[in-house]
Amino acid sequence: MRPFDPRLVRELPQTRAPVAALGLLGAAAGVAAIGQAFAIAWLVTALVGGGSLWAPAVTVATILAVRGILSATTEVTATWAGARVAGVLRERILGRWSRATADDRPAPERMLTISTHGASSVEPYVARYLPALVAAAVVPPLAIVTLLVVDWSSALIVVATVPLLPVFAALIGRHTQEATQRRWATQTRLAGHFLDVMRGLPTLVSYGRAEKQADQVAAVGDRHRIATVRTLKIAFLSSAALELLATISVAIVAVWTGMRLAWGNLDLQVALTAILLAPEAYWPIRRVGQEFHAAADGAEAIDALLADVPPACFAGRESMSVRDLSYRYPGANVDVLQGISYAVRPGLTVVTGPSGCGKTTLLELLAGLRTPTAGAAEVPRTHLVTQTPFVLPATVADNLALGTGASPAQIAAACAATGLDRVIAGLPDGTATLLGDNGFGLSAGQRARLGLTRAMLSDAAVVLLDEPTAHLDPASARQVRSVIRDLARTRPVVAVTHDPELAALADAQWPLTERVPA
Ligand SMILES: Nc1ncnc2c1ncn2[C@@H]1O[C@H](COP(=O)(O)OP(=O)(O)OP(=O)(O)O)[C@@H](O)[C@H]1O
Repeated sequence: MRPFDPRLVRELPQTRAPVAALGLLGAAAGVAAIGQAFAIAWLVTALVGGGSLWAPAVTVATILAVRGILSATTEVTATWAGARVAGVLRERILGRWSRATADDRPAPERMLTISTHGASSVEPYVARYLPALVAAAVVPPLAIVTLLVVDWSSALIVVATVPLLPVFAALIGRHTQEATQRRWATQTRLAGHFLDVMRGLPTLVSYGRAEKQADQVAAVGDRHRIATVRTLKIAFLSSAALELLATISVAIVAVWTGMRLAWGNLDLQVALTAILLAPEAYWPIRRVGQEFHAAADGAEAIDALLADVPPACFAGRESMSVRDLSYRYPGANVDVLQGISYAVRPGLTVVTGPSGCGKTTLLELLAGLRTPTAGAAEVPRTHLVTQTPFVLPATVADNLALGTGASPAQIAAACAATGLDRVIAGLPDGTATLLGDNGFGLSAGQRARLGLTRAMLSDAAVVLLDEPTAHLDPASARQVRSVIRDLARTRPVVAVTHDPELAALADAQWPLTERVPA
């Protein structure tokens, strides 16, 4: 882990102001800490020497107040900066993933870990570690230079011992990095396992295997707990080691100045200033060591969040055609589609072929969700209606407006065309009815109609439909076929189907044949 990842400010301009504000506040706090050492030494000397206490007391009080204000401002700024940077990173990664093709996106469990736990762990990195890092860069050199002017021999002790702290911190840091990476791997495994269990829960319950999964989740959770405790152990040990080293170093300065004071070789005010200044050279580095462990997770997350995810390449053409198009799923040893060439004409085109020949895969390639392994696809902006259209856990109205920005009048017209208006009339609160996760509250056929209505409302140049009449009763299927015909008069529609009646209505056929592995 690098102390500071410059990509953070280079690639995300929104993070520059928060990071600069923290830097300025850190530097100001450092100057105030040095001033405080001088003021306290002055006050104590005045107290011992019987001089006027008024001026030094006011100075100490003023500096303490300034430090208090600076520390409160830093706290507020750091919390704001942490939330801002984490939010910007989360927004950026979600945006990039949604624009990337399915092949270029990380595995779902990794996306889950990065966008939730990962983005949150950037907050302590920015809010606590970065201010500590700025203080460590500003305060120790300032303290040493001041000490050099005040008492050069004490400065020499500090110069000789201060480098031991970063050396120790770096040695311990190497272990921390390994432990953090191990913890991330177990966290991702835990998220992936949990996701799989949640997805398969209905099947597991129906086969009476749900209870068994609880033990498995507990076992994966245990591995994560052990990895976390191991990281914490290293954190506590390293803090203690750095603390000990800094304390011994300050003690050497104190003993040395104390001896010279006793021999009468040193003025009280100089000795006090030296003793008060010495810790200022160590504590910022010690604090970096303490915050490093919380920040290690954040640095790992920043790495993942800034990793290059290539955006999907949409050609932005008016017409749609493919040439010598081939596609092979990652890890598969045969192409699911090979050497396909076709030019889509206006009207309705149906893609037909036996189950498993790659029809859905072809639609995903046309929609730009996958990248061809070979050949070229020229595609305009498309709207894909999958076999299970995505439904937000929100109202029917929200679901219809999703990504289209259509007006209520346009929505009402589209609903009337697809017959969704009758479905809505039967819902308890009409278009204000709340739908559950995954379209809970709608039947498969009703959900298909919702997807089709959304396609009508979209302004995409081509509409892609995957099995639009599956799950529908004969009357509904008849109505949906007529809607698709109407839609195909406004723009090209490519529909994958096993429905002979829909195929009979098509203007063009795009037959696919099954590839038999050699
Ligand atoms: N994510 C995936 N990873 C690996 N192989 C996949 C993946 N999705 C589909 N396949 C395989 O690719 C082949 C084509 O699948 P596809 O879903 O495109 O077929 P299809 O023609 O649409 O089938 P159906 O008519 O039954 O819907 C199948 O053999 C399938 O097992």
